[in-house]
Amino acid sequence: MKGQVLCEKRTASDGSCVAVLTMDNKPVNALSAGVRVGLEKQLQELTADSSVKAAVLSGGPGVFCGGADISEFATGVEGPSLTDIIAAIENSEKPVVAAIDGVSLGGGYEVALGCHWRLASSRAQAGLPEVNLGILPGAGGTQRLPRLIGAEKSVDFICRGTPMKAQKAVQLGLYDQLVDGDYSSLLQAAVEFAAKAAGQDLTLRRLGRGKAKAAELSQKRQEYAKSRKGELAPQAIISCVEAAVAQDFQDAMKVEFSEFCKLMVGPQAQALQYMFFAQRQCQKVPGLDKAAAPGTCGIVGAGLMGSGIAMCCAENGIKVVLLDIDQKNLDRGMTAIKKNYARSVERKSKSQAQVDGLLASITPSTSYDSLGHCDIVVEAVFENMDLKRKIFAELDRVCKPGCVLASNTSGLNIDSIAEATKRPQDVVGCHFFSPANVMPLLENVRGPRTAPQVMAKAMAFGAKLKKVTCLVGNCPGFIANRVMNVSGWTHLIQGGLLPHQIDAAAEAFGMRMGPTRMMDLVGLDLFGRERERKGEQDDQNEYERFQKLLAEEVGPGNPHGWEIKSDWAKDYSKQQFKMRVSLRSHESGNPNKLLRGDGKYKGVVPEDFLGFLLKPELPGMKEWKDVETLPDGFIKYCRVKAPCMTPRDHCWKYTIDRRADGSIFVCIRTTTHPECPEKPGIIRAYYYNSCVFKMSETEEGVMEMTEFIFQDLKGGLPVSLMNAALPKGTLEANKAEMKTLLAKKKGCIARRDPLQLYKASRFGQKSGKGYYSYDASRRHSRDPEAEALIQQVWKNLGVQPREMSQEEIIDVLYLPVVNEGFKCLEEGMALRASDIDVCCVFGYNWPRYTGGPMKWGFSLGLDQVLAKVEKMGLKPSELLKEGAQKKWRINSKEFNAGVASAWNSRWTSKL
Ligand SMILES: C/C=C/C(=O)SCCNC(=O)CCNC(=O)[C@H](O)C(C)(C)COP(=O)(O)OP(=O)(O)OC[C@H]1O[C@@H](n2cnc3c(N)ncnc32)[C@H](O)[C@@H]1OP(=O)(O)O
Repeated sequence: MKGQVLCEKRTASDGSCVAVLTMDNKPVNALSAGVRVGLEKQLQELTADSSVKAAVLSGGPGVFCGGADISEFATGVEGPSLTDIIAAIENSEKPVVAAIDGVSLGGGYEVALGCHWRLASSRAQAGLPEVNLGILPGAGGTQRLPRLIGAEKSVDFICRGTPMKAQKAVQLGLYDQLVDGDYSSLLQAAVEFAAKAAGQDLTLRRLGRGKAKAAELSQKRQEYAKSRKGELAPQAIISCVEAAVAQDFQDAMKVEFSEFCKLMVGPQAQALQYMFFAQRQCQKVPGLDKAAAPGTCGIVGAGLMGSGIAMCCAENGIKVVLLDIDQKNLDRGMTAIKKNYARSVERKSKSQAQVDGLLASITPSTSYDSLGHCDIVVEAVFENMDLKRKIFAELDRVCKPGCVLASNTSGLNIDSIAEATKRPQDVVGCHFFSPANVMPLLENVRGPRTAPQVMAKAMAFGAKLKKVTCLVGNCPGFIANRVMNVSGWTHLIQGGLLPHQIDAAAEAFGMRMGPTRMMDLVGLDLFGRERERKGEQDDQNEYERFQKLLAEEVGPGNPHGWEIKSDWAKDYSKQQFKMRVSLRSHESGNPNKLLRGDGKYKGVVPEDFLGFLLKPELPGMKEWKDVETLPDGFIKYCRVKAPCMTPRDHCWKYTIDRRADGSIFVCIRTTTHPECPEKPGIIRAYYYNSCVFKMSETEEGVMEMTEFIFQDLKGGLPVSLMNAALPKGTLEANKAEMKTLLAKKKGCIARRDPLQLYKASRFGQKSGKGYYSYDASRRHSRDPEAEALIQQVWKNLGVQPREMSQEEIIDVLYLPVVNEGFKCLEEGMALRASDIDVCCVFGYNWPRYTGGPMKWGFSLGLDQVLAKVEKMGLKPSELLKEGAQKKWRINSKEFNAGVASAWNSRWTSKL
């Protein structure tokens, strides 16, 4: 049995004997069975031993008691009940004085409420945080407190669940007296106090009697229904406090017991208790040694992020050098910090002296050389790889050996950044969430070459900053952004739902803000500009990639090489394009000799092409194999027999990349089987085509082909596109059906709706209008103009407005997130399912009482999740499939072993 209670007899100055009972259960003296048994036994001895006049109850130096043992909740609580023990303390004829040094929380503070007096050191804290675990103070806390400080104040104290420091706690009446000095002074004072109290009538010191003073709490119900939306515990707490006002202690205790039991077995309590341990576990990384936290941090970039990180460091005792090579930016950053702190002084959350100290610990600088003594440097400039690489090259030059070089990128490849230095092992990602001084999450990103001791230092950095720190792998978006980005809100908006319908469902689910309100807050201009920028960058990358491919395969060194020249013309008014491909052989010795006639293609765009990609049942195509679809139902990969211009079997492979600007690139590789069944031995050419289409959407919502790169390599004919393969008229016949199909699917690809709003200068809250319009106090309301823009998109897509149930909307929004979480696990990008939950809860305000997306997914049942994910046309994660088949639970050994092994195979081998 964990824990015990020690007893030591002390003699007070008046000569009387006082028993000092000390709860002993490291690290927080949780009230495990051993402690409860010990308390019960010591109380019996106290009654029996006539030489002892009084008792002091303590938890030793530094911590009084962290409350009931939460780990017992899942396995079932055995041994004497806490309620009975507290009653025994309260009913003792000999005075019991609590001597509180450090925290007295939950059951720990309830024990103190059972004592006749509560003495506290200045380090003490009182709290009833059970609400954060989805339960209530069920050992008489909801009853004794209202009888001590009144019903209204009790509701606030218990429903907020925030611990209160000693001085304030004394003012509120939570503690009777503050004792200056350390633990031994406190203990000495408590012993003297108890000795003096011996023999007094204790009736009035017993809180477990009578009723609490009358109070009206209906207002409080509304208040907490709003501030702790969706949570069951606050309302149950108010019911208990109402009972404290209306009923005698014993009857009201029955109400408390009943409410406690209802909450305890419910899903919210289970999820919140899971979260309690998940939050602590994510900071532990097997195989990493403990490291000292940095004492000095350099920050490169004095923008919003950089100044936020600087404040966060300063407030946690880390000295800062804030660097920006642009003096104006630096001044702006320092001004922002000063303004922020001035507001803290106004709000009295910090004193002027504290603020002066914090500002003194931040040194502004414009010179890289000032970073030479830093233990860690966090680069926090905007997301531009070239710029980041330049900065890291500079850091490599100026930073001392062993300095951790961290990038606050929110998604760029840490490895590419590390390559800019001669010490890639020292490079790590420290992904803060904005605003960095407020948001509790830090994702520490491990690059493929980051050394374990550097990771350990980054983890210690997070702990020192009091961030919930999670180690994650190096993949686009890392964990929180990666999984949340696949949420299907754009699918909904382009599928006939208005923003307020989507947000209402998300907020009822527990999200603090629905996705479109969130977009308005973040700023649609950021999103739009990024799209434009990324679109250009992607074009360039794609162009270079295919130029390279061409050069490798078609270049003069290649004996089968063809030089390809293609040009094309488009006439969108007729929805037609023409293409001409010329192949010139280097083999012939005359590069200008046209080896084959120009291939010509005249096709209808885009429905026929996209229709093919959408619709495996298209006539003429047969034996679809290995079909892999994109989330929106487009084919990502397939093999298909196509009765093309020759009777050969063609094996067509498609790779479709969806790009940030909303366009898609389609790469087709066609091989003709050498073992052609129809004409064995005659045509043995093995040819290979690759076509790259850049599809984008016109203003009118029509997909248009804006670029076409054609390759016909290693012989063979210019490929004929699919409509050449179809019986005449087939496409026409299919067009209507395809249009409907496209209307359904196309919006998913284009994701253009935010762009529409951006183009209409609706940037979100900052411009007073986005998906909603905003008043001067930033309150949102539906906006006919925004809705008209969205309705125009529906019209273009042929979509009708629709109604969906809350459950259906939530499925589309968040089941993709669960699926992506499983993908992170199978790729070894997250160490545990619960780490993903922690990232979403602390990085995205995912409702804590669902336990995060993974816990939520498991609670729905993985078979259900899988079925719905497949129905949505998403490619399910292999791990999810396995889990659904084997009926894993979140704590299944096999599941956790699989996840650990995926992590180890990715990381251990590279240590
Ligand atoms: C009817 C009555 C119901 C109740 O009483 S429910 C319980 C109510 N109490 C609470 O909710 C308090 C929860 N605990 C805390 O808030 C914090 O903890 C403390 C403020 C007490 C200490 O904080 P810090 O010093 O930062 O340490 P740490 O990392 O949070 O905890 C150290 C280790 O102690 C375990 N732990 C803490 N409280 C409890 C508890 N109440 N029951 C069981 N374990 C507990 C943690 O998990 C962790 O363990 P590891 O080192 O293995 O990660």
